[in-house]
Amino acid sequence: MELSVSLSLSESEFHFPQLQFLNKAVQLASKECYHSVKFNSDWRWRFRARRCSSLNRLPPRFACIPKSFAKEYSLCNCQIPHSLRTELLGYKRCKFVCFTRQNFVSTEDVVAKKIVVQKNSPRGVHFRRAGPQEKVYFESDEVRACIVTCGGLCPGINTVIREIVCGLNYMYGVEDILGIEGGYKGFYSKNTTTLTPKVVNDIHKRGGTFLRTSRGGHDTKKIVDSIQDRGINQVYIIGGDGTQKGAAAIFKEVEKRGLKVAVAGIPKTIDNDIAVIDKSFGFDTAVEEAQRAINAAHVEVESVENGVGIVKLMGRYSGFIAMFATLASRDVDCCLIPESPFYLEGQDGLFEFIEKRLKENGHIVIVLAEGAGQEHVARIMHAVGEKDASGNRLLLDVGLWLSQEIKDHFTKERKMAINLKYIDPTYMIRAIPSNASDNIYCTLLAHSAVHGAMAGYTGFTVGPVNSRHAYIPIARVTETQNTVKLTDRMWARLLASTNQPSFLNYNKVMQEKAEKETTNLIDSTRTSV
Ligand SMILES: Nc1ncnc2c1ncn2[C@@H]1O[C@H](COP(=O)(O)OP(=O)(O)OP(=O)(O)O)[C@@H](O)[C@H]1O
Ligand SMILES: O=P(O)(O)OC[C@H]1O[C@](O)(CO)[C@@H](O)[C@@H]1O
Ligand SMILES: [Mg+2]
Repeated sequence: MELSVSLSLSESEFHFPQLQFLNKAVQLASKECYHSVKFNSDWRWRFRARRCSSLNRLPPRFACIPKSFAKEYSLCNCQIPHSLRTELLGYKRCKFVCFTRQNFVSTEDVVAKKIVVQKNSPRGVHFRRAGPQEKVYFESDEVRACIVTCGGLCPGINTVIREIVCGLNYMYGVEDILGIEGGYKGFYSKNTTTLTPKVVNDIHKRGGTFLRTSRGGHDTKKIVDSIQDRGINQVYIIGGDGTQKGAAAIFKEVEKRGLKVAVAGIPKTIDNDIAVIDKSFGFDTAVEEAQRAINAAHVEVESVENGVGIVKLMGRYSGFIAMFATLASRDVDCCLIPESPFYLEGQDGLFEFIEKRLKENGHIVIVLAEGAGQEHVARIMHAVGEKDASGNRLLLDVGLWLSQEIKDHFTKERKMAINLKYIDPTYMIRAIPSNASDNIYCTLLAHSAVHGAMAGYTGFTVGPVNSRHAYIPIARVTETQNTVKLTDRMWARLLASTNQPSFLNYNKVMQEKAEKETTNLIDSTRTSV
């Protein structure tokens, strides 16, 4: 006869002497004449006692199941976050950790999501602070880690890869690290590559991703099968919003199968559109590199008569690169982003502004985020809304469209000769290695991820929240997307810096335009009849 003991201790119960509970179970078993005691499979981590010799007599059929314990919590209800750490390897016993006791973050440390609060407002959401912890979950020789990079390129990916590999090896003595090639689909369609500090030593000097990347091909079951088959227990996933959604799905499946696998996301996107975190890596580099294109445009247009320079920058749904590049440059007269719809004709329209600047200065530079004005381009191109392999909407070239519209307007309607230069440096900005500040930032992200996984956290994304690195539940960063808020002070600063129109009459102007077009259409139909 077997006694089934289901352990469902809460975090606070961990503080009770664990053996007491075990003893009780064994006593009960003998009293009730059970032959053996069967514990549920995750007893080991629940008891944080994997190394406890007195437990050795228990049946060795267990699976350590990490659960999501990177859950955010509000200090208001004072919940202690769930913790998966079982191992009581003190920092002294972990000879690879190069930190002193003072460097460790306390498990009680939290980072506030919101730091500007009113006197009586609630304390809000807090995240666990990232960093090295005194107690680790994994032992060096039991770790089999893997790294994958997905989505578009971004400066700094190679630095993150390098620092995960070196961080795991130098700080924790982990030697078994695999590279998954070609994004998510690489899990099930390609062989892995072995990553060592030597192999990745120089990769941060190159743009792109050493592991290569792809869009589409996320098959959760196949990916987790591959994780399971290969015996991987730490998965580092570098990618943007889509990738993080994929990571959340992997984490869910890993949890469902009860695998002892830590899933760590490192947010990557040049667009800086990932929610919660202060900014994404590579963004600084992109803004800096954009200055070169803007400068080139400025030099070109100020050297000719009526020079109009258009620089297109990346930013599918959010205009952060365009906004920050404009604010940094001072040579930009007008910045157009997806969040702020613009119009060309009429009062306070773009044409009027261009003409004014040409009269005042003899030239104008316009910075355009690729996602801006898509509705205008779609209208004339009768676009069918094509998508890429990941399901992202494929953008129409707003830069070419705008260039043509400006040329037509000034030469045909205003009879004004203009000299237009269109510069599209989008991929050049994305394909370069990261600058000094991004390199440091990438290192911190990689180290935070390594510390988190080694400490036994899972289902988290790392990133700075109000300048402090934190472990954020993946779902938190995927539920919304970061966009430029037109009501934020940064956009107001930009308007103050460029003195461009704010296009606040957009709706009214577009409605009038539509009405006019309908009337013209009716008139032309009548005439032709
Ligand atoms: N909702 C989702 N669920 C699971 N996987 C997803 C989801 N969305 C995207 N993915 C997968 O994530 C990977 C990357 O997605 P995507 O191409 O959208 O790039 P991204 O990570 O958003 O990066 P970026 O937009 O910065 O280039 C792809 O392999 C895609 O299949
Ligand atoms: O041409 P690709 O590689 O699909 O990437 C283009 C997209 O990727 C991004 O850079 C995001 O990574 C967007 O700004 C851009 O629209
Ligand atoms: Mg994306």
